[in-house]
Amino acid sequence: MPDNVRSALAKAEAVTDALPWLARHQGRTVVIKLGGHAMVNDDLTAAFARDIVFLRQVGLRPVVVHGGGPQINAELERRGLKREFKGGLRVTSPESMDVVRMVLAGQVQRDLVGLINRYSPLAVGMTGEDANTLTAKRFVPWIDGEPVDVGRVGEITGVDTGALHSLLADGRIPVVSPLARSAEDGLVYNVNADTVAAALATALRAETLVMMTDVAGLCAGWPHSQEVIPRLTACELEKLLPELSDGMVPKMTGCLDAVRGGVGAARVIDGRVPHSVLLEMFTDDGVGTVIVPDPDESEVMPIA
Ligand SMILES: Nc1ncnc2c1ncn2[C@@H]1O[C@H](COP(=O)(O)OP(=O)(O)O)[C@@H](O)[C@H]1O
Ligand SMILES: CC(=O)N[C@@H](CCC(=O)OP(=O)(O)O)C(=O)O
Repeated sequence: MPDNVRSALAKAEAVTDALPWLARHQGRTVVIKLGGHAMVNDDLTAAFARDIVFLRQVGLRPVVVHGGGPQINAELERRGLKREFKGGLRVTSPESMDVVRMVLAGQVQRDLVGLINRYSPLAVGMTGEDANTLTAKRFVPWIDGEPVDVGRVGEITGVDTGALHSLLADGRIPVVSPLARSAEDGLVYNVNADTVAAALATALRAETLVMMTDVAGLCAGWPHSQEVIPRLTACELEKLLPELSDGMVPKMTGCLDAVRGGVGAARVIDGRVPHSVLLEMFTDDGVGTVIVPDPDESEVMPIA
């Protein structure tokens, strides 16, 4: 068989194989978090933008939450400002908050909206501040049994999905920056993007939360081992949480909160693999780690 025919057949097969998945996901909301590390390669980010348009065009309702940790680090460095993380969260001074807001809302979000709109003019950028989509208060995490001051880092206190629902009903793709204003002190807070994605997925009753990052999934025995854990129930993840470090803390806490809050599944996938989001949604060969709700006890209880 000539190569061009073989290649055309493979494409036709891929499309028909996706049919049951397309039917299953019709009209469903999926919240996709694109980590800043997964955005450092322009070709990959462009492929992501195309995939998101594809999801929308085949009938899903994608909502994108973006990160920007490395991009914020670069700008802080350019300005000679310190960068520090505690428990996976950026210690955010009022000075660095200005940089965080400028980079997230003025740079990373704008670039992503522009890329998606190159394929189809559907993306609308917003931050959690818009229409009070997210409200927050100062977050004081407990690390090693002690409260730790991480500055202007926010904990989400409320989600108003009105603006997101309007955009989704209009066929748009919301692209959300992880910032939120406090109703108490009126200040804008830096919220971890994983936390925002989980809160939006829960409030929107999403079918799936997808966290795209720069590792193949949640690994057992990190950093010595890179062995990906393919599947965890919420209970299993809860037991693992105290052993996790760095960026995996907010990511996996978000996954746990989302599935406990009614989201069908949370997936951590490798954003460095082109089209990984399509592989995850439309094939059996999903790679990475999936977190599923605990089995309903009534389903596993023996009948008396
Ligand atoms: N158990 C683990 N499995 C995989 N990665 C881990 C683990 N613990 C910590 N990490 C670190 O978490 C990082 C991903 O989190 P983060 O840097 O916040 O990425 P993102 O920008 O995608 O949110 C990985 O690059 C890795 O260095
Ligand atoms: C409080 C906190 O840590 N906020 C993050 C917000 C951006 C983010 O979460 O970006 P990634 O997804 O690329 O890590 C930060 O300042 O880096």
